[in-house]
Amino acid sequence: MEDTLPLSLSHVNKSLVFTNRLHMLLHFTALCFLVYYRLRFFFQDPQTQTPLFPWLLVFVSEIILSFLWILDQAFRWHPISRTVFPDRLPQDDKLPPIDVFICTADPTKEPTLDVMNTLLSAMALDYPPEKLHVYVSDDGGSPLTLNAMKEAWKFARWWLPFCNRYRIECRCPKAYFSVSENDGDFDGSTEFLSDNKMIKERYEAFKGDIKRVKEDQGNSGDTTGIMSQNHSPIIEVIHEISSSEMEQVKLPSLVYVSREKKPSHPHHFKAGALNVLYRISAVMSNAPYILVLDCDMFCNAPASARQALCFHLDSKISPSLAFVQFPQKYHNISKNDIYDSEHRSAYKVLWQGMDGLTGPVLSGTGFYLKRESLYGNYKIKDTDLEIQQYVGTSNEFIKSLNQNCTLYSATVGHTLPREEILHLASCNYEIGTKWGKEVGFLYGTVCEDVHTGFMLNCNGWNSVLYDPPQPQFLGNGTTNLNGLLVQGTRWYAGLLDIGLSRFCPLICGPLRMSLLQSLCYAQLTCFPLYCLPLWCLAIIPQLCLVDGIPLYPKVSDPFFFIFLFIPLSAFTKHLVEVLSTGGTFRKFIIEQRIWMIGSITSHLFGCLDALLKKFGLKEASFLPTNKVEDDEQTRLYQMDKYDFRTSNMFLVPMVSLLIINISCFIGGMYRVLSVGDWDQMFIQLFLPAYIIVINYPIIEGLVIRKDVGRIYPSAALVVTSNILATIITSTLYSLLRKV
Ligand SMILES: O=c1ccn([C@@H]2O[C@H](COP(=O)(O)OP(=O)(O)O[C@H]3O[C@H](CO)[C@@H](O)[C@H](O)[C@H]3O)[C@@H](O)[C@H]2O)c(=O)[nH]1
Ligand SMILES: [Mn+2]
Repeated sequence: MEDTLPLSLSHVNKSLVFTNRLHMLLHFTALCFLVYYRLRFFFQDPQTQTPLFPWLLVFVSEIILSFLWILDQAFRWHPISRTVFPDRLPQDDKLPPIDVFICTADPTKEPTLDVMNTLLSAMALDYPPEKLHVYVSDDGGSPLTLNAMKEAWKFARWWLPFCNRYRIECRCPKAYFSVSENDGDFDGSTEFLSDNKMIKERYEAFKGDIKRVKEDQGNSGDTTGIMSQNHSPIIEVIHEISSSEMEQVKLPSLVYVSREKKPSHPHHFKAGALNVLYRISAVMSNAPYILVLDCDMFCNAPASARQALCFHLDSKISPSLAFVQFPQKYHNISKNDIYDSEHRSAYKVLWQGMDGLTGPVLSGTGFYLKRESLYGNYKIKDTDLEIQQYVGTSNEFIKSLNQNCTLYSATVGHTLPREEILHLASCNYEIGTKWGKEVGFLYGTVCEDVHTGFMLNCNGWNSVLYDPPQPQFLGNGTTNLNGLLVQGTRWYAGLLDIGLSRFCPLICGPLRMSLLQSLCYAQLTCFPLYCLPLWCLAIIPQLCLVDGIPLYPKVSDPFFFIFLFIPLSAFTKHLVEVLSTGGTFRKFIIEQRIWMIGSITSHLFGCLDALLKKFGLKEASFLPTNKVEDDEQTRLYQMDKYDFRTSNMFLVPMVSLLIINISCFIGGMYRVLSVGDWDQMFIQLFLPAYIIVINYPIIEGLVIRKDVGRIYPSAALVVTSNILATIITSTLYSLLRKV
């Protein structure tokens, strides 16, 4: 029976595929006409009025936008969705072990209680506990995390049986207790009510314990910041504390790992942390599958392990399957989500599109990875020396490579020499090996996830996206402007890093994977380049409007239709996608705005960071996002009010460009009214008007709002924005007619 029934099915939405392709055809045809129109300029009578310089800038911007649009179409070529049948999985005793990796880096930005909640939710996955091994990497090297884990372990002894007995769906205690009414089959039964009360009290006590641990730490003068950059490896298996209070409960094993840190030694951020867990877990439990979680992404439902195995154990899919990715979803998203923190497009459109090709990109968290897939091609190494140069000198680790470990793997805590484990977590272990280059998570960019996923694809591995009706993982979305732009700058720097490296998807992609799949990766790594056309189109047509230089066809010109059709077609497609993925018209406007704000700020700074790094002028940095809840920030976000408390570095470009657009619009309107060439200047009038309307909240924040989140018109901001606007306008204005 099990042999005949599939564990999973994939579905193609034929009408979506058809409309997508039809849209591509129409839009592409229009783009060809646009290029023809622009090129015709060069063969025109040299006496024509329009100067070359602005024309060329606008044309180049249009070319870049068209190029990015073409890359974007690969995602829309063949989107699919999937269903799984976990009931058809083998019996529990035949299921493979799973290792869970959780990364945390900084207890001040990543509240310990939240990390423990993630940990507890992972321990409580619906999976045989003896087959689950949870490893926590603490880059903060903080005793607070270690001690909190010991408390979490004690609480888990109550929490896990409670979840199992009452078949609790949400097994993250914090999320469970934050919902006042718990809907379950047992709701109302007196037994459940008393147990629920008991577990709630225990959770409160657990919270108190963590608070106490934190205070103790504070009193003992712990200097986490300095410590975290310089310490020897700390590895501890959290042991069973024998207690007569309750019957022996089977719990997944729990291991604390804080790798060695030296200030002089590059530690490669999250990728480095994951690689240490990779090695430690290989010699301890060596499960064939690994679930990777960020510390802020808890398991919202316990079913993900079995769902993922529906792909990993499917003999048709599994030989080339590297990982099953669940979409990132967030628990703190408001109705209108004014920052597009949920990244709707990525997780509801793009990933589905890649899933229909070779598979979604690795997204950092919420994925079940096949351990073997990140070992590179160690199998073709013949001699011991070759293997040692590949994966390092640990004999135990090398043994683990060959161990055909699918069932009853070694249990944590077996008699492994401690030296060996510490060696695997030391700074020197990777020196002279292929870790980070061919083995494990790859180094060289702060977007280790995209890079690693891309190389897996290059090496012939596939991936699968599974987006179940009930979100299996929920993270902490960045719901403030500063966080969003800082995170964006990091991502775009990391993505462009990959684009500028020898792994550029456009060059090494098509040789090693399908063309469409490499276009998808190219789109991701070229995404930061949006800053170029957006900066240009926010300035040049506007200045030309004031100066009376036409850059677009007249309303009466047949080509006007092309320039009308292209934005209309792009906006309509975007709007339809927003509406069909559960969004509203308002969400569409918000996404347009965030795209503009992001492009002129974080994309730009990301590109600059990547370039500076390329020329060795700057080192990569990975500032973890702040996960501490800020009530004021949350209040503003929930009220759909932007929180503009961010650095001037981000505010100045936004404000300067708005100043340029508003003044050019007014000046241009005045000129058009007096000269009467409105049909010639129609598009150039429309553009600043659109930019102003979409970005109205910035104007509101600057001149109307009085609350804390407004743009505080400090002298520095006002002066710098005006100076920047003046420099841009005067320099470009003088160049407009010269060339
Ligand atoms: O030196 C470091 C830095 C970060 N982290 C951990 O990495 C995770 C992700 O960091 P976060 O600050 O939450 O960054 P985000 O921008 O939210 O992360 C997204 O982007 C990252 C790539 O930039 C991916 O690694 C993540 O999975 C993805 O969720 C967290 O658990 C951190 O504790 C480390 O372990 N060591
Ligand atoms: Mn995060």
